[in-house]
Amino acid sequence: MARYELVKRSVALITLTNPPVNALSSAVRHGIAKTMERALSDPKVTAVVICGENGRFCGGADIREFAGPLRGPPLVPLLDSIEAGEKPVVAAIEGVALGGGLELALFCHYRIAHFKARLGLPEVTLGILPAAGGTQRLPRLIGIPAALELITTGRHVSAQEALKLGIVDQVTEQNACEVAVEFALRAVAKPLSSRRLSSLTTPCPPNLDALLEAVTMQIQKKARGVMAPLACVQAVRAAATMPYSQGIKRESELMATLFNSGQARALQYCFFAERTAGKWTLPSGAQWNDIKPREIRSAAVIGLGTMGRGIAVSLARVGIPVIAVESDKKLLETGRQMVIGMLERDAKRRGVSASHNLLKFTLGLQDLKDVDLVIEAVFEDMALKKSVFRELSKVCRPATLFCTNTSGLDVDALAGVTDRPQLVIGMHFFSPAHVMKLLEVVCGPRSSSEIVATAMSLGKRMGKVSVAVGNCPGFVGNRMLKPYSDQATFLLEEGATPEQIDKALEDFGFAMGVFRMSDLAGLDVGWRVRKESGLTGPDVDPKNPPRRRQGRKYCPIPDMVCEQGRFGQKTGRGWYMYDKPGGTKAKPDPLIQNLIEMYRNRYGIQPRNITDQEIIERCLFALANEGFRILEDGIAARPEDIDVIYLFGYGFPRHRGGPMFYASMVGLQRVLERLEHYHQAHPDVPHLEPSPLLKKLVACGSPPVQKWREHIKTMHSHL
Ligand SMILES: C/C=C(\C)C(=O)SCCNC(=O)CCNC(=O)[C@H](O)C(C)(C)COP(=O)(O)OP(=O)(O)OC[C@H]1O[C@@H](n2cnc3c(N)ncnc32)[C@H](O)[C@@H]1OP(=O)(O)O
Repeated sequence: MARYELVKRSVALITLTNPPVNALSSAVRHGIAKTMERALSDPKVTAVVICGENGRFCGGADIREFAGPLRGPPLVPLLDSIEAGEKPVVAAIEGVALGGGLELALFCHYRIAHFKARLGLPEVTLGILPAAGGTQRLPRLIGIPAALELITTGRHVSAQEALKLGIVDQVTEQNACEVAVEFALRAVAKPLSSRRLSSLTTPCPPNLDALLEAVTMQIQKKARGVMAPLACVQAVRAAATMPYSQGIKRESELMATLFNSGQARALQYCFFAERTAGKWTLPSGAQWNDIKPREIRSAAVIGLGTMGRGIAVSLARVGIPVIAVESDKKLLETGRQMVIGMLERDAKRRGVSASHNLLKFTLGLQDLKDVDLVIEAVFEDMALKKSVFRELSKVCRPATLFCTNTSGLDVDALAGVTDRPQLVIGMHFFSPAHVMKLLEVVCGPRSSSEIVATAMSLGKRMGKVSVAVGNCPGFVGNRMLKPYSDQATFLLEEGATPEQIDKALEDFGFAMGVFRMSDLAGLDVGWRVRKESGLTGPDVDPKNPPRRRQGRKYCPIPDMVCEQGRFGQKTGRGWYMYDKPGGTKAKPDPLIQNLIEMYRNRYGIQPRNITDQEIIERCLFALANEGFRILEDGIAARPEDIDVIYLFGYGFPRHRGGPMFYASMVGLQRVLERLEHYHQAHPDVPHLEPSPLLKKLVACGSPPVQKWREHIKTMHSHL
């Protein structure tokens, strides 16, 4: 796990060998201890270089080991011996030096980085802090303000920025190990005392308290309820106010409070869930690592509305030539200007030049005859989409792949009107499509494994977190949203206000509560869907009892809001009022309060006091309950996939892990009991009836979320 070689007759070269990222597992820590001891005790050795195999220095502590008891040598005493030695030790950083990897380098006396390397202390993103001395050593090296920013955000820096900040001593375009060996030889005669960070005093700004206070407030505003960044601030304060040995103690006390917290478990779960989601499997046995995706050399986007524009930008900025199609000249020109503007702003932000030459704009579908892949992004209307696909079947070559950007329509019904149903798939982008990271890849029953592989790989190329899901109304994300938002509106009827419900959800950690989110998305979209499904509008049978539709409870308040022309932020009025159409600052609106009160009076509903606990339980347990149904229906393959969809597409707080992980943290038994309780009180709300899978998991002793799959594998899969 650490290889030892003698090079240039007097330099010990220690190579960490733990692919893929040379994480500091117990075996690697053993390896470092053994090889360092050998290097320090061998009189032939005058200097040491530490590097990582396969061009990657080190990705930090082995996160998988966090779940079990500590085995092998603890990191800090091991690293202390590197710094204390009398022989210069140089870190040769290629690829990444992250977390414990950078901390290892900070115990070395010198650091050489390859120009493509990235460095950082991302522990905060895992709900912990850099507890291998990072919070005490980085401030001593680069000062409090810069260290505070890196430690509290977990941001990675380039080698060039690391040089400017003073984290590394040299950046090279050559082989970093070879450069480090030469550097080490030159360092042999030089004194080491000033290179031992533990012996330095932290350079302290005069306004320390004000700075720490400002950063704390910023964190509290941006990451409400998240513990780790606040603990990082306290640890950095210790670096400024305590001697090194006491600071290290403080660092480790703070780490102890974080390490076993639910937040750390949730954030570490998210790290692995994100990676698990990319590893799709189909019922046929086809899976991510054995199906070759097609190479996409050209693409087309049909429809230059909000979604189409974002998709065109996402494709062009990763170098894919795009033909963009609109149905009339005016729309085409508006779309063209918007796409080019977006591309330019995006390129400016990333410091690269905009790729205009990759874009062509046309009115005619016949221009698409040779493209490798088409993404249809016209209005969410089945008849319109079908007519586009019929046309495409006539003009495109037989091998062209067809994708539909839909948020919930039947992908298989669209495939059915084409001449190539096996080459049709759904790509559900989230708005704005060039910003939002989530992509639901919707596999129809006839979608071939090749098109699944291609859509997943294209998503990755566009920088998306792609999740393969099955085909059902709303797929995963929007299907689960319904029970969640239904509960919110039922709570309105029963006595809550939109702002009370939103506040409870925002205190839980959502970026936006359900009503503020609906105002942002536009209330008319859901209204149209409800009209089309016969839930509201002129097609509703007048004999239908009020507040009941299709045999279950129905709350018409959202329809009443829309009937007043209140469609959310875009009209300046929705569940809240805004200062102008397009405004974003939501204020409670007395008209909405009146509307709800009149409604309650009309139906004789006595409002009651509703607690935040009830809001959270009803909204989130109903959400997770639908997640269990989705798993048993085979629409998502794993709970991790559902959680990733909610983290990246719906603003679910990452430190809660996602709806399924949250349910497991609350305890499946408790979730079951609460759902039973609420279902008893509302027997006409089927979404509150505990799903059979939830009951089964509880009966099996509530296994951890990673094991749920073993209990669902016999069921039918739509993937
Ligand atoms: C106290 C705490 C201390 C001292 C710490 O060090 S905590 C750990 C801090 N380090 C990190 O947070 C880095 C985490 N890793 C990454 O950010 C990325 O993996 C990477 C930038 C190092 C590489 O990215 P990429 O090339 O895209 O590869 P993947 O992310 O897909 O990773 C490849 C597989 O390696 C597994 N992995 C990565 N880092 C670790 C780690 N630190 N411990 C254990 N396993 C790690 C990752 O899960 C992938 O494995 P599979 O999921 O594919 O099996």
